[in-house]
Amino acid sequence: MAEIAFIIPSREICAVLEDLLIGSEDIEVVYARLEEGVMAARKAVLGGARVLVSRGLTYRLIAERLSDVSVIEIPFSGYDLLRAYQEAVKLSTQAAVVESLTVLEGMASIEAILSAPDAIIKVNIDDYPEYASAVSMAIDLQADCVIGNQAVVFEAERRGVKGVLLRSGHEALQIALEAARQMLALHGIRDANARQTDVIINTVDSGVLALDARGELTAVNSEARRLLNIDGDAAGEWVDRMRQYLKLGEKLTGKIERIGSMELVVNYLPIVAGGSVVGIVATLQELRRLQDIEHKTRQEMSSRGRVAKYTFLDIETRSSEMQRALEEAKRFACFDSTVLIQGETGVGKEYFAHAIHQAGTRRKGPFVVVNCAAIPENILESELFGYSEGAFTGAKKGGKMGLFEQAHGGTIFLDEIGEMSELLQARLLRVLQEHEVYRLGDDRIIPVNIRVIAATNRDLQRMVRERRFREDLYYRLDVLTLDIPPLRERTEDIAYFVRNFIREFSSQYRTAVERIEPQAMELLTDYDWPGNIRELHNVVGRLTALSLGKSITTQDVLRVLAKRMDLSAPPPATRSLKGAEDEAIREALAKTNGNKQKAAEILGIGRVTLWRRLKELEGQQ
Ligand SMILES: Nc1ncnc2c1ncn2[C@@H]1O[C@H](COP(=O)(O)OP(=O)(O)OP(=O)(O)O)[C@@H](O)[C@H]1O
Repeated sequence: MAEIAFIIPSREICAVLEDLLIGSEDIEVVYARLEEGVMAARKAVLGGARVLVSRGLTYRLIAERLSDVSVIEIPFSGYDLLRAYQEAVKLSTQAAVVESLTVLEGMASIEAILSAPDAIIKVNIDDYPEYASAVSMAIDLQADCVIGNQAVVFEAERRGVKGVLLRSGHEALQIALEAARQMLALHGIRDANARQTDVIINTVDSGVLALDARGELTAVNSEARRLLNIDGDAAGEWVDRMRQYLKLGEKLTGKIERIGSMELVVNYLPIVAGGSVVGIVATLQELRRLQDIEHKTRQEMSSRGRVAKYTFLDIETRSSEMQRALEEAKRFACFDSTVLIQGETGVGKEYFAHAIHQAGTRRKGPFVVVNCAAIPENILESELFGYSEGAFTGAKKGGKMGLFEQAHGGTIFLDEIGEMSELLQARLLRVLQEHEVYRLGDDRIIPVNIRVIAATNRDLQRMVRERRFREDLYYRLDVLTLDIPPLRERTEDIAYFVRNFIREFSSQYRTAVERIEPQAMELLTDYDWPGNIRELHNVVGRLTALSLGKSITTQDVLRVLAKRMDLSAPPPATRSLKGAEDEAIREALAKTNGNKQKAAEILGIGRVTLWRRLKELEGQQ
C-alpha cells in the first residue's frame, strides 16, 4: 500500500521521479493532469495514500477538492530557476518570468548573485485572473521570451513569443519527497496521539464529548455514546447544546441536564490555546451513579470502626418474656423503620439495637452509636450534625462530618434519647421528617438515608405529659416500640447468667470457682437488680474474685449484696420506725418457725433484705 502518491502532470518529471524512487515501494507515481489528476488523487486516497504530491494547476485542483488530505506542492529549487534564467537570457533580449511571488523572489535572488538586477521582468501570476492576461502584461512590457509553467509557455508561444518551461528538477523533487515523508511521519504521530487520546477518554468512566473551534464533533467516548444513545437523535441535540457553551467560552460545572428520565451532571470546559477558545469538552456523569459513589465513599469513611458487634444470637435468654421481646425485635428488624427500645438501665437495649441493625437490610451499612446522656449538649449538636470550616472558634479545618452523615446508608443508635435537649429534639425531628441535615455554619442540604433506633430507660410518655419531651418527636419515634423486661422479671435468666458469668470470670481471674451454692443462687434470684444485667455481671465478677473455694457461698453473696443495698437503700426515717420493723421480723420468724423464705413472704420483702436485716439485728444484740 502506497502511503505517498505523486500525481504529476509532466511525463518528464515522472521519468526523473522514477529514477529517484527506485526501491521506495511505499510511493506511487501517476502521470495525470488537471481533472484527471484529481481523479487519480481520489483513487490513490482510496488505495491508502495519506500524502499526495503534485505541482502547478493540478496541485491547486487537488488541494482544493480533497481538503481533508495532506497535499504537498513540488517547489522549484534554485537550480531550476537558474537553469530557466540562463536558457531565457540565451534566447532573448528581454525575458520575463510569469509565476507566483515565491518564484519571482527566487529569480530576484539569482539576479543579485549574478550581479544583474532586474534583468528579467517579473509578473506575479496571482495578480491576474487568468494566465493569458498575465502573459499579455509580460508582452506589453516588451518581453520576447516568457518563463513559466506549461500553460504560460503555451500562451506565450501562441502569441509568437518564445517560452521557457520552468521545470522542477531532481533537487526540487528531493525536497518534495522529503516533505512528503515528514508529513507522513507527522500523520503517524497524530494517529498515535489520537489513539492514545481515544484510549484515555474511553478509560474514564464519565461521558466525554469534544467540539473543535468550528463546533464540529471531534471526540466522543463510549460512555457518552451509552448515556446519550448517540446513534439516535440525542447526539445532534447535544452538539447544539455544546455549541452554545462554545460561543460563551466559559467554564460551567455541575450543570444538571435531563435526558428522558435520566439526570446527568455535566461540566462544560472550554479549550483555550494562545488566548482564544479553540474548542469545548463536555463531561457527563449520571447523577444517580454519582450519588451512589458518594454514598459508598461516605459509607467507606464512616463504617470504619462503626460496625454492629452483636446479633440476635448473642442475646441469650431462658425467659419466656424475653423470648417474646426477641421475636418482636426480629420482626421489627425487617421493617426499615424507626425503633424505640424501652427498658431499665442495663437490660441489654444496646445489644438489641446492634442485633436489629444486623438483621435488617442495612447490615452492610454503618452502625453509629451515640450516647445522648454522655455528651454535653453543644458538643452533641456538632457531633451529630457536623460543622463547616470556621463555623466556630476551634472548628477543624475543612469542617467535620456529623454522625448522621456518617450513618448514611446504615443505622444511628441514639441511646438515652430522653436526655436529649429540646433544641436537639427539634433538630432530630427535622432529620426524621426531611431525611436531610445541615452542618453547623453551612446552609447546604445534605440528604441522609438513615434508620434511627432510639433507646431510653425513662418513661417518655410521662416526659411528654410533663412537657419535657416533644410530643411530635415522641410519635415519630414510637413507631415500633420494643419493651425489654427488667432482670427481676426474668428469674430464669438470672440463674442462667450467673453460671455463664462465673465461667467467664473464673477463667479471666484464674480462680478455682466453679459453682454457686443453691441457697446463694436463691439470694441472687431474689434480689431486685436495679442495674439489671450490667449489675449482675459486676456482682458475679466480684463474687468470683472474692470466693476462696470452688463454690460461691451464701455468706459471700450476703457480703456483696449487703453492701449494694446499703448504697441503694434510703436512710431510715426514725429509730422507732426501725424498731417496728425489727419487731415485725421477729414476729414473722416466730410464726414460721424460723423459715426465712416464708417470713420474707409474710413481710412482703425479698429474702435478701430479710437476711440483711437479720444480720443487723445480730449486730445489735
Ligand atoms: N443477653 C445478654 N447476654 C449477656 N450479657 C448481656 C446481655 N444483654 C446485656 N448484657 C450485658 O449487660 C450490659 C448492658 O447491656 P446494654 O448496654 O445493652 O444495656 P442497656 O439497656 O443499653 O443499658 P443502658 O440503658 O444503661 O445503656 C452489657 O454490657 C452486657 O455485658
